Amino acid sequence: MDKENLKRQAAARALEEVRSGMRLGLGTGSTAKHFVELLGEKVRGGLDVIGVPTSEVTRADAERCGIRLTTLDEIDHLDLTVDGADEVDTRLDLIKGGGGALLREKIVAAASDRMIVIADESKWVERLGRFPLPVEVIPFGLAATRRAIEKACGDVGAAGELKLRAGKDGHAFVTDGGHWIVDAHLGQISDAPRLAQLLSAIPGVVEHGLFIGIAGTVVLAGAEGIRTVERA
Ligand SMILES: O=C(CO)[C@H](O)[C@H](O)COP(=O)(O)O
Repeated sequence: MDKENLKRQAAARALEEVRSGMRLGLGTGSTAKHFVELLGEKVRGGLDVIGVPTSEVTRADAERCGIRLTTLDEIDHLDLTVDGADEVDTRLDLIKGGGGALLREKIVAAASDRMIVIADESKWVERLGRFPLPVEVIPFGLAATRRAIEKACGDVGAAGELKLRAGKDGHAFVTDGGHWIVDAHLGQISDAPRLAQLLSAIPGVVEHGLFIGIAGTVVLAGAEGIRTVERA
């Protein structure tokens, strides 16, 4: 079965957790897009939900699918967020931000009672870090921020190349929040919670793609079927 099919299966399983009246966080990326499309079908069939999108891309997808949208200024919390991930480890910690939406994704997930991650099995890893860790930064003082990121990574024994993410036009990729992204190619991160703390303490860092202790459930679709892993 191809990967898109697996992603859609994971999305369909997460949809089973959605009830009428729920306020939902809507993730970003190709897997989350399957969820938005399937949710749209249910909404057109009468399901009453309202969503907060985690990116402008997802906002456009959700609007096209007829899903009612709101903001975190209008409601105080969300019942459930469903989103993809770039890597998930055995503690259900994540690397996110491959699509550049990590800041809004983390704000929305943190405002939710529950986060379900949907992914194909290739995202499941023993240890985070093979996928380059996205770090969203303020353009001002970039060189100083890079040095601080380098030091933080080194302090947890996870040194590697830092690359400013480029957009399709060859210039720096700009996030929905108007920031840039530095991708840290670390190979492996032995202490992700500690690295998350160190990165959060750097003034030029807006947010990073380590989601520690946030996901409650992971739905993984693979050739053998679907498995659901709950946080211990
Ligand atoms: O964090 C993300 C976007 O910022 C995505 O959830 C992550 O990149 C996974 O995307 P995909 O489902 O396309 O593999």
